[in-house]
Amino acid sequence: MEKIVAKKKFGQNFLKDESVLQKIIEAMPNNDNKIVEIGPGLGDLTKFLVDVKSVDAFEVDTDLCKVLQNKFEREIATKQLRIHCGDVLTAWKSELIEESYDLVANLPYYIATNIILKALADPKCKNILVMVQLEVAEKFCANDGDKVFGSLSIITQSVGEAHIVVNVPPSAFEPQPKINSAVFLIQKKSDRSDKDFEDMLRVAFTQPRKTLMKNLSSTYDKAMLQEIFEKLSLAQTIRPHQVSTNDYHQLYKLARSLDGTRERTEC
Ligand SMILES: C[S@@+](CC[C@H](N)C(=O)[O-])C[C@H]1O[C@@H](n2cnc3c(N)ncnc32)[C@H](O)[C@@H]1O
Repeated sequence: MEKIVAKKKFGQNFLKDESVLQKIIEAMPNNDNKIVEIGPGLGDLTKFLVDVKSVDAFEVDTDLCKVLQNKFEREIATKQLRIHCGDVLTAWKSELIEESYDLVANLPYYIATNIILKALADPKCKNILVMVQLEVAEKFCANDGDKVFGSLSIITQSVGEAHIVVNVPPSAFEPQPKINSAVFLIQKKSDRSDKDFEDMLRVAFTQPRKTLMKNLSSTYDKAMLQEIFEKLSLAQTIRPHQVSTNDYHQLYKLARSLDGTRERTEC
């Protein structure tokens, strides 16, 4: 078979460290869900996954699709593995597959955040166990007060719980990336769905080092914000990363209801 050269444009860094592969398998939630793997690559993780579950794998690189079709001929024949060749983002409407699934993958880093946000919004996706760049994992898993707590952490905490499973050095991959990586797990309890809430978060974190009041007042009425901050006992000087997910939800609810009240009195 001809030698496969890793393609940078597809973010190809193949995970070769068996101890990390084993840790991913051990961290998989115990349930009857199917597995979706995005970017199976040379199939190093896939071979462990098909041993325990039925897998739908999405791979963009047609050369790798051929390698996988040869390597997993038996599993494809028994329907333990289905390979979807093409860009997963194009294939992904609101649901990626029809059955309930857990996403387990060593993700292509250049689209990792986008993929995770789509999985959080996909009602068929129940759990997310993925390898990404360490900084990205830390953002999804952060708690209020942490420096990197931001909209990704709040969106995640709004639908479930997240934690880092294992940190992974560049030496675990071939070719080695320049950055550190981490595997993390999100156990979903509901789906991400409120676009308006996420728009408010975007405004709240426009300038993370400024106060939350300053950021929000670029879009929302200042007098209304002052009333809400007082109701929630939030200091005017508080920074966006110091406010809890619960307080962001309260703030959003109050802003909607006060906005509505104002509109009604103005009519
Ligand atoms: C970091 S590698 C992981 C490979 C393999 N799972 C492993 O652990 O060794 C990312 C994989 O995602 C694939 N990929 C990149 N962009 C993709 C896309 N838009 N849709 C599906 N797969 C993609 C790459 O071709 C590559 O196989």
